[in-house]
Amino acid sequence: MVRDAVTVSAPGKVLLAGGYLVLDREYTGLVFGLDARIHVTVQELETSKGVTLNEVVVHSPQFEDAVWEYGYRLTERDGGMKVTALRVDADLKLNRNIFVETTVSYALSYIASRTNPMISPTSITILADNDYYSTPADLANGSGAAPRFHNFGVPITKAHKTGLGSSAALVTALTGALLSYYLPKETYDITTDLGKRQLHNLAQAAHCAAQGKVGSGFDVASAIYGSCVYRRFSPSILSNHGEPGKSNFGRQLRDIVDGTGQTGAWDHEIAKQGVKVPKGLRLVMCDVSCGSQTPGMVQQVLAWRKDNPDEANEIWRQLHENNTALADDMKKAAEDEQNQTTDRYAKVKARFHSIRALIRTMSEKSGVPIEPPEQTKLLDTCESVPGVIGGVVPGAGGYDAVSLLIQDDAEVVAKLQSLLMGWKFSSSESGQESGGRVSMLGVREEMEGVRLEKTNQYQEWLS
Ligand SMILES: Nc1ncnc2c1ncn2[C@@H]1O[C@H](COP(=O)(O)OP(=O)(O)O)[C@@H](O)[C@H]1O
Ligand SMILES: C[C@@](O)(CCOP(=O)(O)OP(=O)(O)O)CC(=O)O
Repeated sequence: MVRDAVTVSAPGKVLLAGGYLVLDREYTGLVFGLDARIHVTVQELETSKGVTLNEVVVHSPQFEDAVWEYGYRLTERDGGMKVTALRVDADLKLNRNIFVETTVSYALSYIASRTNPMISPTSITILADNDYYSTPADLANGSGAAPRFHNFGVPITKAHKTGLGSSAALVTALTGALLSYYLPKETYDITTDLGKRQLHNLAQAAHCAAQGKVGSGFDVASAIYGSCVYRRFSPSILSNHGEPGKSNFGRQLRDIVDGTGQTGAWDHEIAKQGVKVPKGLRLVMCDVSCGSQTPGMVQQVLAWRKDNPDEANEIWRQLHENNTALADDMKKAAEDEQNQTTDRYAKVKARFHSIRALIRTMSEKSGVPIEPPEQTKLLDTCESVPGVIGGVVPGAGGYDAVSLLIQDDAEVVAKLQSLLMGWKFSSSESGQESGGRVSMLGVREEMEGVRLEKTNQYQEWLS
């Protein structure tokens, strides 16, 4: 049976408020989807006449050596679909793509547990919008012909990520595309609430397994639902299952995704109505080319909180109050369209300041550079540009990025760009030999999450 090709895309993310707090179900995170997407097309794999191998071939044509080939087989004792990397010889051993491999295995296991479809061989193409990786200067400043999907000319492990959450968007788009390709619409429909819930649960399971840890999942949630206020799921839902090939994995995964097992129903919360960006404003993301090690920072902050619960909980309480109020104040400003006075955004501005002050306290007390002095200097300077409402170090903070809420005005963007162009971190603060630089990405917030796309627009990049 020849199936129609399917393409699904999912957005990147920025956790504007709620870093660290969102790891705890007591608190929420304010997460924005971004208009940089990862697009995944699944289509029939053309095999030689008369030869049918159980094969999935995955291409990521923007990178060198980015072809991953897998064999798959349904395992005994309901172990789900075991996926094996093919042609991984001695030299190519390092060229595994754990996120792709795990997602293919999880998605095919779930598909096999839902119906008994013939899992025919497929060819999969991954395309990432250019802003996921630092691009050469001529692309970034708009000179030169910028192709829709830039060829980065390096292996994916050498590309400089800009921190928009490529793995979560990839896992979500790949899972959504596989489910939509193999399952009949009566069984799975990505456009419905149920379809999104199933995709969310399956993508969270695959992403955690590939990462080797259960994080808060805000990145996968926003890849599916777009901008929202997110309350995490209980980590126990994903802490006790086996892996593909182990007996009962098929049943366990189906129970997890459908919320029917011992761990029960999922308890994450997505509030989409809680998030609005006032008309005439936009978010911008600035990539700081130093980079921080998020896992190390998370461990240190959590260890400090454990050792100092009273002090930490008071900061958490105040931060949460301000994070929630930031979302409310942005929403109120968005709805107060009559108010064109200059103080329309006064409350939003004040919230950014309170949040930053609390993050700095958190940094000092925990000894973790969440908003380090160099980032304070950068944010303060950005905030002094007329038309900039406020800014923060997003997510886990550190030297990775800054996010700004600004007036959506070409003049404001140009002023910021020229300020950032000359910006240089001193090497002593950033820990880098040459000192880091900052660049403004072309992305902005996006309300919509995962979506089906028309495959013909990607034709020239498909294998
Ligand atoms: N365009 C892509 N093609 C293939 N794999 C990708 C792509 N983008 C991301 N990935 C996978 O996701 C991994 C990056 O994930 P991670 O280090 O968690 O970064 P991020 O913070 O961007 O999610 C890559 O090593 C690769 O396995
Ligand atoms: C600390 C956190 O709450 C937020 C981290 O957000 P980032 O956006 O910094 O994450 P990475 O994309 O992994 O670098 C951890 C979590 O919620 O899982």
